[in-house]
Amino acid sequence: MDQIIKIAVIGGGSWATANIKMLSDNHSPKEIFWWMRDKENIQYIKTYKHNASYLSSVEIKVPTENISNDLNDIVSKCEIILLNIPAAFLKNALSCLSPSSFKGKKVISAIKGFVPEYNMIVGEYINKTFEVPFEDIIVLSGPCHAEEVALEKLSYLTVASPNCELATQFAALINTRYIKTNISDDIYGTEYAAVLKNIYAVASGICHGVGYGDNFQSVLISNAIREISRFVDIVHPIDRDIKESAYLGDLLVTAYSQFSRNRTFGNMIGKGYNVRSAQLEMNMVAEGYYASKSLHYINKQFKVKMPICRAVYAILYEGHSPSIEMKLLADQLS
Ligand SMILES: NC(=O)C1=CN([C@@H]2O[C@H](COP(=O)(O)OP(=O)(O)OC[C@H]3O[C@@H](n4cnc5c(N)ncnc54)[C@H](OP(=O)(O)O)[C@@H]3O)[C@@H](O)[C@H]2O)C=CC1
Ligand SMILES: O=C(CO)COP(=O)(O)O
Repeated sequence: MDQIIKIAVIGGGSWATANIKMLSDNHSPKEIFWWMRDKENIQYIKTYKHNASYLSSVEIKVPTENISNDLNDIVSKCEIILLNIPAAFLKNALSCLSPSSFKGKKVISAIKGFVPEYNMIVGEYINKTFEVPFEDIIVLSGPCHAEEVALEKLSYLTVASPNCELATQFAALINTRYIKTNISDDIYGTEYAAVLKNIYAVASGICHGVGYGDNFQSVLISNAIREISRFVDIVHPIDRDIKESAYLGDLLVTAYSQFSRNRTFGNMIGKGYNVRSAQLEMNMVAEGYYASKSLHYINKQFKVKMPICRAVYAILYEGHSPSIEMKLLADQLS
C-alpha cells in the first residue's frame, strides 16, 4: 500500500458511518471518500457534519468534496473499496461497475448477508462478478455493533483474508483506542458464520417476542453455535475453533444486544407483526430476513441439519405461527 491510501466507504447506513468514524479516528495517513445513494443525506452531512439518519452523534470529518453519490467516480479515485451496503441491495447498487472498475483494487466487505440473486456470500460474489482475486479481498466482521463504536466502547473486529499481510495492513488503518483487531485467514468461515448468526438473532428475538425467557434463550444459542459449526465445517472444512470471537462472539453480541437489528426484527415477528410492518417500524435492515431465504436454497445442496434456521424460514416465508413453530423447535433442541 502507498503512503497516502485512498479508501472509499460505499454505503450510507449505521455500519458505514461507524467505519468512517474508525478510519477517521485512526491516525495512519489516508484520504477517505464516501459514497451513499441519497443526495439529501449527502447535502445534510456536508452542511452539518453529521449523518442525519444513522449514528447522528458521530462527527463526520470526511472532506465535503469527497462525499458523493457518483459511484464510478469514487471507486475510480481509490485503491481500497470498503463495501457496506446491505446484501439485498448490493447487486443493484454496483450495477454501474464492471471488472475493470475493480482492477488492481483491494475490496473489503463489511456486509453480513448473502447476495440473494446468486445465494452467495459477498466475497464470493465480488470474486466471481468483478474478478477480484481472493488474495485482494478482505471480510471485515465482528463482534461489533455500530452504536457502540459511536460511543467509543471497546470493540474487537475480525479482519479475514487469505492474504494475512493485506489483512494486517488494513487492520492498521482501523485500530484505535477503542478498536482492536484479530487477523484470520478463514475468509469463508468468518463470512458464513457472520451471515448465519443474523438468522439465529432473528430466532432469538422471536423467542423473546412469544414469551420465552433467558433459560430457553441460552439453550437456543448453544444449539445455534452447533448449527453454525456443522454448516461451516461442511461448506469450508478447515481446522477452526468455533469458540473464537469471529464465530461465537458475533453470534452472542447479535443474539443478546439491545442494538441488534435482527433481534429487534425477530422480537416484533414474535409479537405478531407481519414482516412488512416489522421492516417499516425498524427503518434499518435486518439481514437475517433475507439470509433465511438464501440459506434455505443453499442448504438444499449441503443438507446440513439446521432446525433453528428451518423454523425461522417457516415463520418468515411459509406463514407458520411463531409460537407453534418455536414449540416444535423446542422439542428438537438439547
Ligand atoms: N449496524 C451494525 O452494527 C453492523 C452492520 N453490519 C452489516 O453492515 C451492512 C449494512 O448495514 P447497516 O449499516 O447496519 O444498515 P442500516 O440498517 O443502518 O441502514 C440501511 C442501509 O441500507 C440502505 N438501503 C435501505 N433500503 C435500500 C434499498 N432499497 N436500496 C439500496 N439501499 C437501501 C440505506 O440507505 P438509505 O439511508 O439511503 O435508505 C442504508 O444505507 C449489513 O450487511 C449489516 O449486516 C455489520 C456489522 C455491524
Ligand atoms: O453484525 C452485527 C454485530 O456484529 C450487527 O447485527 P445486527 O444487524 O443484528 O444489528
